[in-house]
Amino acid sequence: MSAETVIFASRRSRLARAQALLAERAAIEYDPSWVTGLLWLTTTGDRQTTWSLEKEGGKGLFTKEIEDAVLSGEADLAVHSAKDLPTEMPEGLGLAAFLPREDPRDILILREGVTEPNRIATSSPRRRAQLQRLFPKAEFSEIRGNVETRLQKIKEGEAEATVLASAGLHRLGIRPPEGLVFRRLEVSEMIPAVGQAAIALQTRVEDLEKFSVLGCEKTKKAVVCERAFLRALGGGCHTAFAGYYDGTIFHAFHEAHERREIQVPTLEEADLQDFFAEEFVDWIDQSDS
Ligand SMILES: NCc1[nH]cc(CCC(=O)O)c1CC(=O)O
Repeated sequence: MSAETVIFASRRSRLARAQALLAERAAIEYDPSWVTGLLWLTTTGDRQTTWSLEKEGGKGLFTKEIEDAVLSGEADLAVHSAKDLPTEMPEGLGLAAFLPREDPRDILILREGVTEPNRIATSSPRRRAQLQRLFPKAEFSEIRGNVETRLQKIKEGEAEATVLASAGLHRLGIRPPEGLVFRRLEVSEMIPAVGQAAIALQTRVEDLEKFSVLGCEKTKKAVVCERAFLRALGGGCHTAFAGYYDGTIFHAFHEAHERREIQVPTLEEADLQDFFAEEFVDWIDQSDS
């Protein structure tokens, strides 16, 4: 590890998690003094809290500023939520490692007393499409803002429920506030987003090897597999896609085709995309039309 490493993240909570995990490893394998700078900066996606991600959102909304800092040499290592990372990476950057994945499931946040929500606020097409199957009568509205703001909006009755990732709530140390109930959604009810709950460490290609040793292999295999699926299907954040590899079974969801569970025979990065393209050829054909 080089003597001077500057780390950037878009959220303090992610940075804190990365810092803690890296320090744990550093204690065993490295001299922790290698990190000379820990910074966080706000990305366009974090700032434009009133934008509809569906209408105005573009690829890399939560990652671009940080990627630029690494490319320019201002930072050496970027800490991203794997879920926010587009499958296409800017030239010169790569993913060196993933931190151990946290709980990948989503949490349904309900106003106290509500069991079958009829008005659900979520801006995620993936969540909306899957919730529609769980609650056929529900109507949907968009919601933006940071986690606290969203919880407050549900408390105030803007909707009866919303959904947030367990990992994000956990990193922020948020417990159910008074008046709200948290209900964990099992994978059988709500398939997580590609990369959900995993933190990706991104760096310049020439430094990939240097930082690769920091990562969790099991998480890397799962997320590489999920991203190959996303690439094969060509989906962005506007399509209701979900893909989650639990180490044995790949769980997939597509709005036009509902759910599918398959065994993944190979975890070789080079073969995965072909495998998914072949396996899901019907899905691709239909989503093209
Ligand atoms: N930009 C939204 C975003 N990106 C990553 C997470 C969740 C935490 C994670 O998957 O690491 C969230 C919030 C949410 O979906 O509830």
